Parts: sequence; C-alpha cells; structure tokens
Amino acid sequence: MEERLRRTMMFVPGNNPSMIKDAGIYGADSIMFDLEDSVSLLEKDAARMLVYQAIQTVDYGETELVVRINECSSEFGRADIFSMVKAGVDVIRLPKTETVEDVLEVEAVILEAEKTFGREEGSTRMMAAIEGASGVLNAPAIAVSSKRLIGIAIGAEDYVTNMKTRRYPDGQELFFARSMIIHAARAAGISAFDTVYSDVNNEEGFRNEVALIRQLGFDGKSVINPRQIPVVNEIYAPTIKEIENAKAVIEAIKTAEKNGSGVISLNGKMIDKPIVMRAERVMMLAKASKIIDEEGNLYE
Ligand SMILES: CC(=O)SCCNC(=O)CCNC(=O)[C@H](O)C(C)(C)COP(=O)(O)OP(=O)(O)OC[C@H]1O[C@@H](n2cnc3c(N)ncnc32)[C@H](O)[C@@H]1OP(=O)(O)O
Ligand SMILES: O=C([O-])CC(=O)C(=O)O
Ligand SMILES: [Mg+2]
Repeated sequence: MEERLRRTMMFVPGNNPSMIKDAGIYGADSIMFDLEDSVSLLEKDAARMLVYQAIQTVDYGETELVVRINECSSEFGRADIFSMVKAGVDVIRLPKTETVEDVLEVEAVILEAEKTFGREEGSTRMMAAIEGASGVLNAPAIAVSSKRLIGIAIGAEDYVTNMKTRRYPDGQELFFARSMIIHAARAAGISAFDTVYSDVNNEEGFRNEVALIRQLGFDGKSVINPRQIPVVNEIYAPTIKEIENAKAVIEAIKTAEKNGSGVISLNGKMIDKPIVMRAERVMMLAKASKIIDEEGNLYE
C-alpha cells in the first residue's frame, strides 16, 4: 500500500467559521477540526454543527479530514462521534488516550454510527493522541489495539502538565515519551505524529523542534498556524544531495541484482536492502515535495 504523506496536520478550532472555511488553502496534508480543548463548554454543540456543515459542504479537495473529538466518557463524546461519522470524516482523533479500552470504546461507537448512517463498516479511521504518563507507558498496546488506527500522536501540552514540568526549548522533557511513541508506532506499522509548537512567532525555535522530530523518525507534526506549514515541508523535503545519492543507490542495487547479488559498494560505502529502502523513501518524499517528477527528474 502506498504511504500517505502526513507531514502537517493543522488544528482548526471548531468554533471559528472563517478559519474552518479557509483551512484548505494553506496546503496542510491533513486538516484537524477541533471539538475538544480549543472549544469552550458552552460552544461544544455549536462547534459540532459547524464542523459537520463544513465537512458536508466545503470542498477541501484531496486534503485528509480529521476531527479531534471530546473524550468518549464526557457528555459530548458520543454525539461527536455520531455526527462526524454521519458527515463522512476520514479520521477521528481521540484525545488523552490512556488505555487500550479507551480506543475500543470509541471504536464500538464508531461502528454503531457507521451502521446507523449506512457508511461502509471500517471506513472511518482513527488516531490516538497520547497525552499523559499512563498513555505513554501503554503506547505499544494502544498502537496495535485497532485496525482502524492510522497513527498515534504525542500531545505535549497535556503531557508536561501531567508530568509536573513544562516545555523547555531543548525538548529533553519529551525525549522518553517521543521515543516510546515512535517505537510503538513503528512496531505496529502505523504513523507517528509529533505535538504542536505553541510559540507561533518563534520561527527559530520551531525549526529546531521540527529538525529534531525528523531526526527521531516522526512522520510529521501537528501545527496550529498556517505559517508553520512551509517550515515543516521545507525541513522534511530531501536535499538535492540526498536525492542524487538516493538515485545512485537505486542504480547501484539494480546493477548488483543483475549480477545476482544483494550487496554492492558505492563510493566506498556498502549498499544493501535497508539502505535501498531509505533511498526509495527519499524519492517518495522528493516527488511529494514536487522537487522531482514521476520519472525522478529534477523540476526546472
Ligand atoms: C494544546 C492544544 O490543544 S493545541 C490545539 C488547539 N489549538 C488551536 O487549534 C489553535 C489554532 N490556532 C489559532 O487559533 C491561531 O493560529 C493562533 C491563536 C495560535 C494565532 O492567531 P493569529 O496570531 O491571529 O494568527 P495569524 O495572524 O498568523 O493568522 C493569519 C491567518 O491565518 C488564519 N489562521 C490562523 N490559524 C489558523 C488555523 N489554525 N487554522 C486555519 N486558519 C488559521 C487566520 O484566520 C488568518 O487569516 P486571515 O489572514 O484570512 O485573517
Ligand atoms: O496534541 C497536541 O499536540 C495538542 C494537545 O492537545 C496537547 O499538546 O496537549
Ligand atoms: Mg491536549
């Protein structure tokens, strides 16, 4: 199955009509309408209706549509799920996932809603945000708990609050949680998403954080402002040097295979299967970033 590109997932407060209407124009890979913490208790029902209407009527093109629901156990959770399944959302994001049971509870309501509204069973996908110590420790089990899961994410603002710390510029306080989440996701074969960076005017700090999470292996990041999208895309895009190297690796292994071998040397470095797989991923990212065309040639 071809890997879907999810570098940026943009939070859009579910109670803001103009942000909801224009959310598709900024080039986010996924739009995430929020019914949870950016919406006050008094506005929960109105936000749910607004997001429902938008999903039904606004043309967001190919952009993946995600909705962050309120906790299933809250008075809003069930109504959120029913309404979003009826609207035909692509992915439901669970907030504050602590246990496997949290995922199974939402999954059961989604199935009920799919049956009620005649949606194809299993078509509504899920992702689980992990935002506290229990969730981090349970991450490996959460990540394999449902076939509907496309990925898991870390929610660092709630996580550092739970851990009685705060966010620091170097991100040391998140290292264990990020490592658990990326390992759990990779072991389960699903995506891993990093958390929001709240200081929207601090571009240097944001760049450093995106470089770090790319280094750790995350597929992408939740963003809260359109200005953050091009920065993530730029940092995730392979450099020309990386692309040239990837092409050379793929050519070299083809030559090796013709000669009946799975290993060859390129400029003194050994090339074998994992290195070829990395090269293929570089080419996939380069195509998605519109740096090379379908044939692998550089644009311009
Ligand atoms: C811990 C958590 O739970 S985080 C998740 C919940 N939080 C959110 O969803 C917050 C989403 N983000 C926002 O509300 C805003 O970006 C803020 C408050 C952070 C910053 O607001 P501003 O400084 O006004 O943003 P800025 O001036 O850059 O906005 C520029 C344009 O982008 C739009 N925009 C800004 N953020 C978003 C967004 N998240 N989605 C869609 N459009 C947006 C603005 O409406 C504005 O549009 P306009 O030029 O047509 O008027
Ligand atoms: O999931 C996120 O990145 C945003 C969030 O709710 C948190 O950080 O608590
Ligand atoms: Mg949170």
